[in-house]
Amino acid sequence: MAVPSPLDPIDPLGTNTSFKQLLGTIIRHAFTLFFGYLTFDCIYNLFLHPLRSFPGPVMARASNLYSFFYALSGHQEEAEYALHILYGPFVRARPNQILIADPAYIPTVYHLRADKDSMHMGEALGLHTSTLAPGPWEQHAMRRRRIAGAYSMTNIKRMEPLIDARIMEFTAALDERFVKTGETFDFAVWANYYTYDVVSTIAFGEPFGFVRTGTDVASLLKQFHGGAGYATSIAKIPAFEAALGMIPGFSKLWIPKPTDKKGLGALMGFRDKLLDARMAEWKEGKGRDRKDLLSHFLAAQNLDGTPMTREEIAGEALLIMIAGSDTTATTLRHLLFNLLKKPEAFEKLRNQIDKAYDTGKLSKPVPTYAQVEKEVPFLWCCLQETLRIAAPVAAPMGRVVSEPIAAGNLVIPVGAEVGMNPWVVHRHEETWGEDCEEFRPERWEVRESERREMEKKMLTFGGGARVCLGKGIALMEVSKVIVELLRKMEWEIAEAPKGEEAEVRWNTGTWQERGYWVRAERRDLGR
Ligand code: HEM
Repeated sequence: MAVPSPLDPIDPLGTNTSFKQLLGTIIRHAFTLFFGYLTFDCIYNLFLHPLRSFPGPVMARASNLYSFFYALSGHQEEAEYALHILYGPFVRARPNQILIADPAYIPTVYHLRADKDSMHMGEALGLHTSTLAPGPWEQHAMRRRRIAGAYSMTNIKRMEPLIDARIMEFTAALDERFVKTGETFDFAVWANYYTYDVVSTIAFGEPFGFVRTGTDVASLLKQFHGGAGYATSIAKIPAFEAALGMIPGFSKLWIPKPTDKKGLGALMGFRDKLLDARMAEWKEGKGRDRKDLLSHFLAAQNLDGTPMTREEIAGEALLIMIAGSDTTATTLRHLLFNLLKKPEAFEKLRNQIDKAYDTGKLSKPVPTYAQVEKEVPFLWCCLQETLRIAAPVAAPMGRVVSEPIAAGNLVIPVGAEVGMNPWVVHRHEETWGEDCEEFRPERWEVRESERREMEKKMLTFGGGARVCLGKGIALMEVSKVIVELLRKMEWEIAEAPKGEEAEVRWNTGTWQERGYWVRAERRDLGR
């Protein structure tokens, strides 16, 4: 064997190295680098990181993969609740994130100048040009300012007839398909049909058509739900998401786009068709008297008087569909089921509704929201209690710490990320009492000043500068429809048909649910 001379040219791979060997060597080096980096990162996170003294599972303190896997499990809320039970009110659930369970911290975490954390959910959900996108608070304030008017109470009232039309269509469809036939049905599915049709009506002026056809039009729900779990889980490992984004052309494969046939992209494609038609109409000076949110976005202006770009309008429109559909459907189905499981509360609510109709205080065919608020006060209590124990957003909304936060005998430093999961916060026993898991609407039947204090402990609609813009719309569409459902029909929980499951829930940040089987019978429709 020839002995290599020190004068030989340096050739670490060997001059006769085949392409296969070369590739093998590159992969080996890449793996060594990758695992070297991971090892260093874990060691840093465990022993040198500014949050190293906070309690939490070793895996969670070492790597973002821990939270990625529990998000992927579909029960992030239970995982985080369990972490708080094991480790107390401040838990290190990711290397750079502390979760907080105590509602007293809501104003500290969600203050007006808090930046959103590093989770890039915006892009994975196609929302990076919308108000919901992560980023500095100044950018968010600018985006929110130009669209806030669309969500004002004055405008919501103008949109009320649009919602009434959907309520009438929904109750008529249930009557025709199930009440008349005596068939049981999955209320989870129909609650989705109703709320998706409502959001597309208030966004674009027309429903998707789920209720009218009684089907998942163009498999939109299936496609959207299929993509959502992946998007929220991958957002837990921002470095991985960013690394994927750096591979040329790779992001095109996984970031949803309107040309996709599946996933969130399919929903975007649907949005684009409606949006393009409306933009063309707008350019011709037509359709300016429409009452939907899109006409507000088309007319909205930045501070310098420039209009919103098409991309920005598209982002806001998609945000309405994503933020305002499953959340409201969850509220509606849990409100009905909570009432059906608590007959005293159901009766009390129904008596209030009947009395208000009998005395002509609720108008027909659909009462106004103002009437419902005034004449059926117990509904508000039932709704609040539902939003408390079945928070439709059951994942922490992360923020970056800009002022040190005292956390027991430790301090969460500037630059760390903090978050509070509404599902957990609403089960904080010291705040809500030993019966915090129980649906007890009477807890809200207290003096106005006490109610206001209780509301401050709720995180259902988020907090601070990024509090939900659609809260008024959500409360209106759920309150009015439940009044109609209870006025017109008798309800009971039905057994799941053979081969079907009951009450299946899957948390992707918002809930995907099925198997809420019910039977409905016609009541005295003359009422
Ligand atoms: C019960 C139903 C709903 C719940 C529980 C809910 C919850 C939330 C939460 C927790 C946030 C804050 C997210 C964050 O901090 O990043 C939010 C933001 C938002 N929601 Fe809702 N939402 C509901 C219904 C709606 C509806 C019906 C719409 C529109 C029609 C809507 C539009 C929005 C918008 C535009 C934002 C972004 C606000 C901002 O970042 O400034 N939501 N929602």
